[in-house]
Amino acid sequence: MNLVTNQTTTPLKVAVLGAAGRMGQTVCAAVDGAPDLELVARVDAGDDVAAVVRESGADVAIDFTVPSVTETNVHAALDAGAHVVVGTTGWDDDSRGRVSEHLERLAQAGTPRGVLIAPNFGLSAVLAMTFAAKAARYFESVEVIELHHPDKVDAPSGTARHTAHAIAAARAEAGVAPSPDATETGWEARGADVEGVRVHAVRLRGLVAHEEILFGNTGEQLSIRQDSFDRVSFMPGVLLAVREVVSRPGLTVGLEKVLDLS
Ligand SMILES: NC(=O)C1=CN([C@@H]2O[C@H](COP(=O)(O)OP(=O)(O)OC[C@H]3O[C@@H](n4cnc5c(N)ncnc54)[C@H](OP(=O)(O)O)[C@@H]3O)[C@@H](O)[C@H]2O)C=CC1
Ligand SMILES: O=C(O)C1=N[C@H](C(=O)O)C[C@H](O)C1
Repeated sequence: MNLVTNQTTTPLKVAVLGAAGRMGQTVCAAVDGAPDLELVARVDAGDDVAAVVRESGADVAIDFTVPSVTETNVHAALDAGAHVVVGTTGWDDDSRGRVSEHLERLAQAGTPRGVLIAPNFGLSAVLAMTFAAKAARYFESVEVIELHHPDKVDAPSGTARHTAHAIAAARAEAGVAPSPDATETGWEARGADVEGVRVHAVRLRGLVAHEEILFGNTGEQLSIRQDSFDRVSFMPGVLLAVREVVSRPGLTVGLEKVLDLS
């Protein structure tokens, strides 16, 4: 029998850190437009993150700030009782490890919380990374090109690092040799070395966020390309992460985990 009830769910309360930024403004609008979410705080540079998050009663804090402050913000939001969704770049094994330890302490204290860090919330980017990881073992050569707006402060992009990491792991597991490269001079023109994968960063007015992964064998090539033309492309992933993180204690890295792609 199909039982229909009048039960209504309480909206999740959300605080946005970096609210005045390019992503922050788009995220605030997306949260505002979601019937199951309530925007309770906009946090900007100079604000006391822990105090604002605590006083707002936020269930989830979303961080789109800058690499130099994002880890501090996550610890502050956790101390204020919130789960956290992070889109900001700049994370490494050490900073992720410290967040995992913080989450472990909260779990042991009986107040488990979740943190979900994703270098890219765009579906096209998540799928491109997934397909690239699958293809990685079958090609002799691989290079990554990321292309972004010129106001971006970090290079290579977090997405490109995540992509290169997944490709490198897949190639290592399959025992694939390093990409052939006879370069003797002019190494500065060959891009960054991310775990053995060459990554090239383009900065161009008019771009938003784009990535191309190039694979080569003798006589054939595979190009995987994704384009975010507008920051609204990240919003379904951000909202999905907000709804998921409250029931995912501990640290989750990558939206592919939530989408069951990995
Ligand atoms: N995961 C994903 O899908 C995506 C990730 N990103 C990443 O998100 C981050 C933000 O990008 P974007 O919005 O373009 O950058 P912006 O520079 O436009 O926004 C960052 C905002 O954070 C503010 N800020 C700085 N310090 C603090 C602080 N301590 N507390 C709160 N706010 C602070 C800045 O304020 P002020 O300017 O006054 O310093 C600014 O308003 C980047 O790391 C980017 O790579 C971007 C797009 C998608
Ligand atoms: O700064 C940006 O714009 C973006 N940053 C993220 C990254 O560094 O990968 C995600 C997306 O590429 C947009």
